[in-house]
Amino acid sequence: MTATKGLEGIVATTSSISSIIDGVLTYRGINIDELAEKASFEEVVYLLWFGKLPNRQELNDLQAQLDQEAALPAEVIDYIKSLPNGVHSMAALRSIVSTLALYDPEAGDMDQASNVRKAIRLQAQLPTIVAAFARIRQGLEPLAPKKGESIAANFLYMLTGEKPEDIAVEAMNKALILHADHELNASTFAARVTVATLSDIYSGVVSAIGALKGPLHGGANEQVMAMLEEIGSPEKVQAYIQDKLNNKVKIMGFGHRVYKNGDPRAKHLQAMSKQLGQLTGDLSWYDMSTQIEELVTGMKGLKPNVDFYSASVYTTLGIPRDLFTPIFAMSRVSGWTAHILEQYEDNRLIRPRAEYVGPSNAQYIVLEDRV
Ligand SMILES: CC(=O)SCCNC(=O)CCNC(=O)[C@H](O)C(C)(C)COP(=O)(O)OP(=O)(O)OC[C@H]1O[C@@H](n2cnc3c(N)ncnc32)[C@H](O)[C@@H]1OP(=O)(O)O
Ligand SMILES: O=C([O-])CC(=O)C(=O)O
Repeated sequence: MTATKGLEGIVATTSSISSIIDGVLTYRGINIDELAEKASFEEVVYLLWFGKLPNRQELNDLQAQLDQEAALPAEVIDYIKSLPNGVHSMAALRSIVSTLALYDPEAGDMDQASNVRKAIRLQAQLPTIVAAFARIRQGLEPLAPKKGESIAANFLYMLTGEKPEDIAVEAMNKALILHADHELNASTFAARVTVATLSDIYSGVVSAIGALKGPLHGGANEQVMAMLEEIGSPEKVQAYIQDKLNNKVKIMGFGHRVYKNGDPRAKHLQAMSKQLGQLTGDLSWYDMSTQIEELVTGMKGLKPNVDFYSASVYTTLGIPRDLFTPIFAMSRVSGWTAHILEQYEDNRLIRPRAEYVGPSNAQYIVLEDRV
């Protein structure tokens, strides 16, 4: 038995949800470029869960179900209000989703129909949770979700209390589509490992949130913004990046386990970052980002991943940086739940082996004789 560090290149399951082949990302076989330009996030959610694009009636039905489920139980709002000040946003999200399960009478049911209902509930409620968390920590009352609004528009409304501009809704919709699923990424794998023990869907999503939180995965988007803020202005980019790379410090938002010639989602986020910067008259984050890209690609051959330009997009939309990873979760929950449903359909416990490299034939020494 020989271990492969980080399971690189190991094929751990079959899946018909998303594919990355020769650098092209598809959801259920449809190129992400096309979905990003033409679809609503709700259509993509339906596609991931049910394997086909919805017709008008199916989309209306999904919208009605999401509307029905988007509000949070009063006990969960009280729980959010009880969180300590300054708590990490992803730690909060992990705990809130875990708490949510306690108020879902179907939480432990394992039949397919109830799991689909819970997937809808989770998808509908995560944006409400993120917005409620953001408002409550500012001393504001959370806002109830509006019926008939898209997830993108409703989230921005619940966050700010104002009707968002069309361009902001368009950017959020596209960002949600681009983050929705990504084959067997770390958080999706964590979700599948958890539910493969026949644990429940909430446990799978809580595991996934824990995995997404880390800076090598979803947590990188917040770190990208922290870096941009630390650099501060375009003329400081070169010295900062050279120093980091010379000292072997990773530049967040670059590199990818699967894409070696670039992440196909980055160009969409880059274009949005530029467009939003032009509209607001502040291209500084965009300009710094393009400079960083030029340097990191030039010096290391590394390309930006999905997390890199999403940071300047969200900042230009006025979103605080510690909400970037929770927003990622709001989108990726569609993929997590699609994978959980797929795992249940043809389940087998996921239990790999470890190559043992510890001592052998070690002796037990009684406590009194130990040094
Ligand atoms: C949604 C997502 O999860 S996308 C990924 C988000 N994460 C990030 O942006 C964090 C920064 N990037 C990284 O840490 C990595 O590129 C990962 C985690 C994404 C992929 O990791 P792996 O496939 O394990 O590659 P690994 O970390 O082994 O890197 C290979 C080499 O490239 C270097 N490298 C990889 N990414 C970077 C980076 N962002 N900056 C500088 N060097 C890097 C490593 O230091 C390593 O160099 P070495 O061989 O000289 O030691
Ligand atoms: O696939 C991965 O390793 C990371 C990820 O989630 C993504 O890029 O969206």
